[in-house]
Amino acid sequence: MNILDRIVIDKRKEVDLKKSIIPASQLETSVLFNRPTISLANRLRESSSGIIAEHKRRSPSKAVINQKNSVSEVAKGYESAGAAGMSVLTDGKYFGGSLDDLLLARASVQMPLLRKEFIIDEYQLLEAKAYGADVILLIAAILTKSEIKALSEFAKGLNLEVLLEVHNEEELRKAIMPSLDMLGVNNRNLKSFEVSLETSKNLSKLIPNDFIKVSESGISSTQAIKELRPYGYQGFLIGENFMKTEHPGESALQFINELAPKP
Ligand SMILES: O=C(O)c1ccccc1NCC(=O)[C@H](O)[C@H](O)COP(=O)(O)O
Repeated sequence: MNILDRIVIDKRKEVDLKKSIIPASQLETSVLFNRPTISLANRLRESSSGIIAEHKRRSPSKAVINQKNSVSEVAKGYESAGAAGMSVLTDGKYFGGSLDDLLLARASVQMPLLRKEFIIDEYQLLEAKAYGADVILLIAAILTKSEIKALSEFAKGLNLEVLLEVHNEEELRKAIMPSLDMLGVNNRNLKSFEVSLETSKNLSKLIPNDFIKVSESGISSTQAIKELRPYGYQGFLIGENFMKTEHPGESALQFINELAPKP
């Protein structure tokens, strides 16, 4: 059993419990439920950096990363650094996040927000909308093809964009469908937790050009981005590299400045 299998077992119990306490109809009464969403895909097309900066307190691979900085401080820092969007981990047990983190980020910034979660049920998409997300993540490793189709179409019906994450060729071949906006390749091996940019490089040629390509995990230098761009990547999801520092927003600013072409 890998880490995703364990997370999904817990997630099913969590979602069932939440559904029994807060009915879906109540989520739809949130003032944020009908807000117009902001397109991350468009921001990535226009962005010179392509950085999607993540709020990440801890993780199964690294234990504690940052328990100090507030979500709103991190979100404001990322926005003023010029990030194209922000990813907010909302899983509590393994990542120390929450839906309140998403809500606080929404209240703090105008940039597109990705709800980074282990989504297995439409109920979590209603939550994403109710708490201010613009984009949701679907992980091919934990969903069947028909689940990816149903969840992505449901998300699109809520005007949420969909980032589909894959780890290998088999997942990619199963997942490609028109209801996705962005395809993310995760560089982290879920068994060993090792990261390798080769995963993004190898899978890039199998991703049709109509999807924005996003490389995820283990990106710790601007050199990595310079290496990935020729493979067609326009989005780069970075968590730990910023969050492990005292001021994640300032680290993101320095990183983005370093990427800018020099006159
Ligand atoms: O980060 C982990 O250890 C992890 C383990 C198991 C499933 C997912 C995991 N991370 C979620 C992510 O996708 C990353 O937080 C995201 O890509 C940013 O990665 P990084 O820049 O390496 O923090």
